[in-house]
Amino acid sequence: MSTLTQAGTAAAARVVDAVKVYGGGDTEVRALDGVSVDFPAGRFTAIMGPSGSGKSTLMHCAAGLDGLTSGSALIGDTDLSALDDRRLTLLRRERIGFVFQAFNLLPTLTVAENITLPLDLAGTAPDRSRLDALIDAVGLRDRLHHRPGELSGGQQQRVAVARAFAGSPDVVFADEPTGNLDSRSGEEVLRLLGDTVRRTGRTVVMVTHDPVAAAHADEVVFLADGRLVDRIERPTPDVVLDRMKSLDPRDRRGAAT
Ligand SMILES: Nc1ncnc2c1ncn2[C@@H]1O[C@H](COP(=O)(O)OP(=O)(O)OP(=O)(O)O)[C@@H](O)[C@H]1O
Repeated sequence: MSTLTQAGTAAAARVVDAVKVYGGGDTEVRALDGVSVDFPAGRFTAIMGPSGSGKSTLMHCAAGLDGLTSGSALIGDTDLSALDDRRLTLLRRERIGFVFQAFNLLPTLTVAENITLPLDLAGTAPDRSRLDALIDAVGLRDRLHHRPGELSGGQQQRVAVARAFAGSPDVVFADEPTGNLDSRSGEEVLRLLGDTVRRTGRTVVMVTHDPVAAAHADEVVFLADGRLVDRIERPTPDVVLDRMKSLDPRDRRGAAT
């Protein structure tokens, strides 16, 4: 059982009694083993835990990229399991933004075209002033007509962040967004995510291995063996690192000998 919820705050996304089983028989893996967790609206939440604890699985299921074996995943009040493939695709397009470790920009499109891609796909006219503010926030005004291949990794990830927020999604899911960046570029991307949440009231959920990255969030939720084991508000790198050490099986073995 792992039910830790944030009383009194609306959830932008949540999973309830989430179970995800991969494979069967001898090779069965319970990647999520009864997780209930909410991601409060207007906040930046990090998901941490040892390797294999279920972080990516939780994020993919919460974002409707993968289905749960049992339990439910909701965006706002919409239960994703009630949607057919077409509606799920539309919901992901209109209400969710994604930032991936590998940037996933389209190489043939310019920076400007990559940023407005979600709006173009949805057939929505961009709100020029909001888009302008976003371009200024990510510091890419002088690169708008470049292709991704002409940008540094940090710049490409800032384009990906702008793209993720361009359609005013209910929630942006970021999967190891600093995993391919040096620490300075990573810091810029994390500050950008945090500032965007605080400035615009948007919601970000980020999977990370890095306690310094997690400390940019308002709150960190911890998984271990497919279960939710803790959540810490106003995290610092040291507090997150200590909690991670207590969860990592290698550290637990070390402490026992
Ligand atoms: N497609 C899959 N098929 C079978 N098992 C899977 C699959 N995806 C994940 N798993 C297993 O589910 C468990 C949780 O994996 P998951 O990738 O969610 O963990 P994680 O915490 O994100 O790990 P890491 O930090 O190493 O990326 C692991 O034991 C993993 O091997």
